[in-house]
Amino acid sequence: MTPPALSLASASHGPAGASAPADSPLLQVRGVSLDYTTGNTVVRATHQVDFNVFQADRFVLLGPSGCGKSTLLKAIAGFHPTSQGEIALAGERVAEPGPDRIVVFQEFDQLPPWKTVLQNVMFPLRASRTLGRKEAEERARHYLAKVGLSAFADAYPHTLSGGMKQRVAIARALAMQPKVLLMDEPFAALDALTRRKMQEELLALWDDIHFTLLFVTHSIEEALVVGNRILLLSPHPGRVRAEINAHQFGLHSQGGAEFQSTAQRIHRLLFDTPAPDAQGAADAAPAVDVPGRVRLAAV
Ligand SMILES: Nc1ncnc2c1ncn2[C@@H]1O[C@H](COP(=O)(O)OP(=O)(O)OP(=O)(O)O)[C@@H](O)[C@H]1O
Repeated sequence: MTPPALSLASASHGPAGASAPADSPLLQVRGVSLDYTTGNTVVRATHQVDFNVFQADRFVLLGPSGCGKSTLLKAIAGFHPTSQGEIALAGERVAEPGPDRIVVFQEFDQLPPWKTVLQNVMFPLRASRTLGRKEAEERARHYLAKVGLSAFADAYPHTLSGGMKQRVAIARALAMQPKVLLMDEPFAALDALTRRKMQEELLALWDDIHFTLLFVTHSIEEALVVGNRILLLSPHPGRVRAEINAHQFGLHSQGGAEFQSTAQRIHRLLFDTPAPDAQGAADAAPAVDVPGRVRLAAV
C-alpha cells in the first residue's frame, strides 16, 4: 500500500512544552553515567554525558552501535536510573516515566494490534486521563490528519505498511503534546525510499508544529538531515565527543559538497581515536559550554 503524504493543515494546538523560558534549556542532562548491572557484572553504557536541549530543537544523539544512545533515551524517558548525574525537564528532575516524554521506537509492533488506528492514537490520552472520550477523539483525529492518515482511522495496524505504522506512532506521540518527543531510530527498519520520505515528512511536521525532538540514530546522513544540533558520542561507553550545529542542512543538501565534507568530518570525529592526551583532556572536561569540548558552530 502506498503511504499517503503528510497533510499540513494548520495546527489547532500550540507548540508542546512551552513551560520553559525560551533562553533556558528545556532538557538538561548533567554528568549522566548509566550502567546495566547483571549479577556481579556492571556494564557502563554512558560516562558523564552532558548536554542541553532547547525548546523546538531537533537534537540528535549520534554514535556507533553500543555507545549508549538508546540507554540515554530510556533514562530521559524515565525507564532507566542514572548512576551518576541528573536529568531535568523544564526544571523538574526526571525520576520516572511521564506523559511529558513520549517515545517512538523503531519496532513496527509498538501499536496494539487489537485496536484500530484511531483507538491507538486515543489510547494514551485516555489511559493517562489527559482528556475525556470526546476530546481525545477530536485530538486523535487532528493528529491523524497531520500525518495524512484520516482515511485509515478505522483500519487495524496489520493492514498498514511499515511507514504508515510509524506515522500512527508519531501521531499518537504528538497527540499527547509532550514537552519532548523521543525517537529511537524510528526509520531504521524502513527501506531507503520510505526512510527518506519519512524524514521529509517529519521535517514538514516540525515546520508545522515546532515540537521539541530528541532523535537517536547511527546514520551520519540522517543526523545531518533531521537535526539542527547533533551530539556525537564516542564508542562504548558513550562520552560526549563533540557537538555539531547542523541548522544549514536538510534533505535538499544531501550530495552537496558542504554536506559531504561535514559528514566526513563527523566520521573522523566519531571513529578516529584521539591521542591519549586529548582523550584525557576530554574525559576531564565538563562537556557543555566550556573550552575543551569540541564545538563546531558552523562546520
Ligand atoms: N539490558 C541490558 N543488559 C546489559 N547490557 C546492556 C543492556 N542493554 C544494553 N546494554 C549494553 O549497554 C551498552 C549501550 O547499549 P545501547 O543499546 O544503549 O547502545 P546504542 O548506542 O543504542 O546501540 P545501537 O545503535 O546498536 O542500538 C552496550 O554495551 C550494550 O551491550
